[in-house]
Amino acid sequence: MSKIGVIGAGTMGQGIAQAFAAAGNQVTVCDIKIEWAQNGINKIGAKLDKLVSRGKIAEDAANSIKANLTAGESDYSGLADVDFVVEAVLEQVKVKQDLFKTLDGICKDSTIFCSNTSSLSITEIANGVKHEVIGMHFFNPADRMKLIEVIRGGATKDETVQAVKELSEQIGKTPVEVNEAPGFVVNRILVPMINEGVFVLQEGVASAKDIDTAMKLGANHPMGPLELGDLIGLDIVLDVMDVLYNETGDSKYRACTLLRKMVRAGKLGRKTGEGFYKYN
Ligand SMILES: NC(=O)c1ccc[n+]([C@@H]2O[C@H](COP(=O)([O-])OP(=O)(O)OC[C@H]3O[C@@H](n4cnc5c(N)ncnc54)[C@H](O)[C@@H]3O)[C@@H](O)[C@H]2O)c1
Repeated sequence: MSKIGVIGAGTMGQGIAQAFAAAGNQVTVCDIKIEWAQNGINKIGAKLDKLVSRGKIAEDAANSIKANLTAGESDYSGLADVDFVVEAVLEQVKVKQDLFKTLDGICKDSTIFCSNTSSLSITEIANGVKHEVIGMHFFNPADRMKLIEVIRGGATKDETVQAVKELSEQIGKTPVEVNEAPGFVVNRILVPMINEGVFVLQEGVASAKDIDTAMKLGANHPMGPLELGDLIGLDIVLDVMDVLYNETGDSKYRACTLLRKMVRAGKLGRKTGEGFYKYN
């Protein structure tokens, strides 16, 4: 079992903390304020209570997951002896770099710093950081999705890759090793497909519902591209397209204008109540 620090108690941080705690690791969760970290832990607890009441998980198991979660002070003083830190804070290079530089002065020398970034360069995040830095890219919902993309930065050592692959397996996930590249593997393939679905809609080829039905029944996808875009968040879909386009300069990654218009109109999908579909 390892001691883990999870920084950022939002959507991803909660799922990541839960995944580590469920596998018996001791997890300290930090955020900008300790109350926010505690709030994230409370949300994990509420989710577990719901699973217990539906008979999906035993009460003992839920209690031991809860017992493995602690809220840490926002000065990260509780992370001095953790083996791994996984950050899931704002998707900005400077924020992640500054965080890791602060942790350089707090964590023991052997601590491995992992970033859950969906699109940023690990090499750039690691620039000026003394500890080993690597990408550990979870998928949403992180407590349930099985894949972890383990991303090497320019200076990542082989033994660091190995340690993070073993950690991924210890929590019941399947790691795939990925070299640094825009969008890594999953987002490089998945997000342009969603963008293409939006082009098909914009060109009037078919209705949103028929595009989704076509891909579900014709390609055996569990969700159609437009409903999946609504679930991920259309702002995130647009961000990934822009990263792919800006990093490569390749026009095949240009974002569909309808996607950009919807984001500008605040129609971001499920989280705002409207995207390609309406939600209550
Ligand atoms: N949402 C997804 O589907 C998804 C999937 C994979 C990876 N990611 C990546 O995970 C990261 C977090 O995404 P999210 O969706 O959980 O975001 P979120 O907005 O739900 O949560 C971010 C959390 O980080 C905290 N935070 C921000 N700056 C901080 C700082 N300097 N120090 C400590 N805490 C700070 C915020 O208070 C918030 O609680 C991003 O890098 C994102 O690209 C997101």
